[in-house]
Amino acid sequence: MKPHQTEPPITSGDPPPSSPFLQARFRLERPGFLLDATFDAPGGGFTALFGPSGSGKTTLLRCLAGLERAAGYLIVDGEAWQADKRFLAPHRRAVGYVFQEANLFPHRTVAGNLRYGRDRTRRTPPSRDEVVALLGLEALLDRRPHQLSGGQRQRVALGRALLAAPRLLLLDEPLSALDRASREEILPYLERLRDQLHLPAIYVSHNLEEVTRLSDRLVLLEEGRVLGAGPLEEMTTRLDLPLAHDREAEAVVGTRVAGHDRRYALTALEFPGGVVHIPLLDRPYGAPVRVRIPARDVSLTTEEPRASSILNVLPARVVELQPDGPEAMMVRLEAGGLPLLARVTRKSCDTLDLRPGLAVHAQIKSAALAG
Ligand SMILES: Nc1ncnc2c1ncn2[C@@H]1O[C@H](COP(=O)(O)OP(=O)(O)OP(=O)(O)O)[C@@H](O)[C@H]1O
Repeated sequence: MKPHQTEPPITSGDPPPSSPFLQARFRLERPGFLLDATFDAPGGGFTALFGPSGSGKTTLLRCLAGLERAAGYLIVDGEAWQADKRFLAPHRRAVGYVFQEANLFPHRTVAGNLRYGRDRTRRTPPSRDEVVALLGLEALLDRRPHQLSGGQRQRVALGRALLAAPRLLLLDEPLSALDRASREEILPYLERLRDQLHLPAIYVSHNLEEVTRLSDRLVLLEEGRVLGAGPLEEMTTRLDLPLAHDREAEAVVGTRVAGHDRRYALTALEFPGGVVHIPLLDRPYGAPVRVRIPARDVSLTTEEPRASSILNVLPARVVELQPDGPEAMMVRLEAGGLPLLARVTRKSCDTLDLRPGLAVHAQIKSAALAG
């Protein structure tokens, strides 16, 4: 079952009465493709537009930037960028747009490219030194784009976008043109940007690993429509959405470092559902850490296991079950208010008489750092 969000017909440009930071509704017809999407986003953190190729992610981002003229509305921080007959031209929208390719001015140095961002804005830009430090650009300022790696060019493009003082950052697969090593190099900068700048970003990607590492919220797109939108933890585990039925289905859980056990090279991470252990992690006590818990690595027992080689055992409750292939069931669990997934055989399901509301113990074979 893949329910589409039911939406009222577009009759006017009026936004709904509630007021999240960003509210968008777009309808755009192309031969063989219809974008009909409604979503909102909060005033901080990364919201990922996620979906298969051709689902309309880039088109939606272009609508936000005013590069496509769709029917509908767009309200950002209480200001109508698009509503009824009003349509703010792209250059009047306070967005920083970063594309797959960095598009830097080839004849300008890094410093010159950054200056372009600042010169273009009438709003108060952040301090250049701060942005340079945040993105680690100090040693690159005198270089020209051809003297930079792909990852470095993207960092400069991000810096240039930030220095234009945007109220909204639009990132269109900024890592997709990079090799794995360059992607790994730039991801920590994006995490710092997310955690330190409190600037809302809409991030297009079809790489789930990247999305689970960077995003706080997910808008799932399919054939131009929104299948679902909400916090990452919920979207990856909702059984009515495709992610929970992927071969790599997993829950993403936000935890904090609760301690290190150097003798056994383990780090304990706590979240409201309990404590999980992962291989020793060089992060201080209390540091936030996202972990991925693959559904196939979670097994269930109805009695507390007394002797087991599995370190991570969490008390949980069955919320919902759905068939997942001919031999298995996907079970959505709740542990301390947070969702987990377990993929178990239908036979085990019957043997344990798994049903909604049942108290179980989730044995987690592996939990991995998200990134
Ligand atoms: N300029 C255009 N003119 C006509 N059709 C277009 C144009 N750009 C995109 N499309 C079509 O619109 C649909 C959505 O494309 P879009 O690029 O938004 O998808 P996407 O989810 O970003 O895909 P990808 O992950 O491959 O980049 C596709 O069917 C595409 O072929």
